[in-house]
Amino acid sequence: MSPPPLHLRARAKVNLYLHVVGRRADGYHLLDSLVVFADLGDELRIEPAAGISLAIDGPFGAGLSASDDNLVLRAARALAGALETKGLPAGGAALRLSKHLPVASGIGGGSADAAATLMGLARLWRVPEGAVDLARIGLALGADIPVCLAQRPCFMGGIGETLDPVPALPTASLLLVNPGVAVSTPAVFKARQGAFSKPARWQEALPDAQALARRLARCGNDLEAPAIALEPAIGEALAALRGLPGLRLARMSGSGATCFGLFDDLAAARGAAARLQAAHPAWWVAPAPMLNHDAAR
Ligand SMILES: C[C@@](CO)(OP(=O)(O)O)[C@H](O)COP(=O)(O)OP(=O)(O)OC[C@H]1O[C@@H](n2ccc(N)nc2=O)[C@H](O)[C@@H]1O
Ligand SMILES: Nc1ncnc2c1ncn2[C@@H]1O[C@H](COP(=O)(O)OP(=O)(O)O)[C@@H](O)[C@H]1O
Repeated sequence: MSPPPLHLRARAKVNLYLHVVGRRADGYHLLDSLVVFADLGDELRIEPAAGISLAIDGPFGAGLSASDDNLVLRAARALAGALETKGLPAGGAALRLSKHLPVASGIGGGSADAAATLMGLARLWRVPEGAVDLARIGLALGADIPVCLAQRPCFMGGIGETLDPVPALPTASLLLVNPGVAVSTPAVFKARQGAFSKPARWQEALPDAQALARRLARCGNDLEAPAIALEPAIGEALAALRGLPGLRLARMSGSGATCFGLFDDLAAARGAAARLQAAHPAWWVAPAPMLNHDAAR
């Protein structure tokens, strides 16, 4: 009898701050970022099958094709290839991605999908613990994939491969807002101007959302200004967030265009979401708890 399908959630990644601290010889940028996950995301269903296949549905599914460049298929094939070189068996899998996160939007939906694929297939194919390095396979596909494999708050360094623990974070909620525009990550990095920033990580535990917001106000997202210059709608989303009751902090995530508001709790984020959605019916507006712990557990 074949095993039951696996269901994995590929959660949205949020860069609470993002400093660009240098650039490597190959053009990739060195980052210092606090990454957390929102408790919402894409859904991935994996079933045993003879070959590897992908089907896509969900509210943002139409914006994505199930072709060879899809990160789900690239991750599946990269894992199969890594197993093959070690003489380990890789099976097939029928993958179904329900796309709930806007594509190319600074919340790492594609990276989270790839990470979920690697974790799910390692389980389905019974890959022995430690036989392959999933983070290394992931990093070759995208700088955000190692942190999406970790699924816990991390101070992220290097180009995304260095993950350090974060002192206790408070209970808080996020309101994610995308004004319906996509910006290209390489174009935003290219548009960044000026000196590199210093790392901004801290060592103290933060008791509540207000303390977190105060701490975050001392850093920023170095990609926000270049992204707004490329796509002014991001500035409109930030201005709209800043007018909402209960907001502690508003900022862009990653290379945009998704922005987030930080709130004390889910009720406050939901109340703000209702007002924002009424004022901007075409925007993607999604309230969710901020996971301040390891989501993989
Ligand atoms: C900016 C961040 C912050 O978390 O988030 P997103 O905006 O993608 O969500 C990530 O570093 C993005 O990670 P990811 O989207 O996986 O990037 P990749 O596919 O590896 O790289 C896309 C392109 O972005 C630029 N890039 C990416 C990462 C990095 N540290 N330096 C870079 O300069 C490079 O031009 C690269 O060719
Ligand atoms: N399964 C996938 N989901 C989202 N994007 C994908 C996927 N596969 C490939 N991509 C491509 O990867 C790029 C990055 O997408 P995504 O991770 O959603 O955004 P970001 O890196 O801005 O957070 C997009 O250009 C998109 O076309």
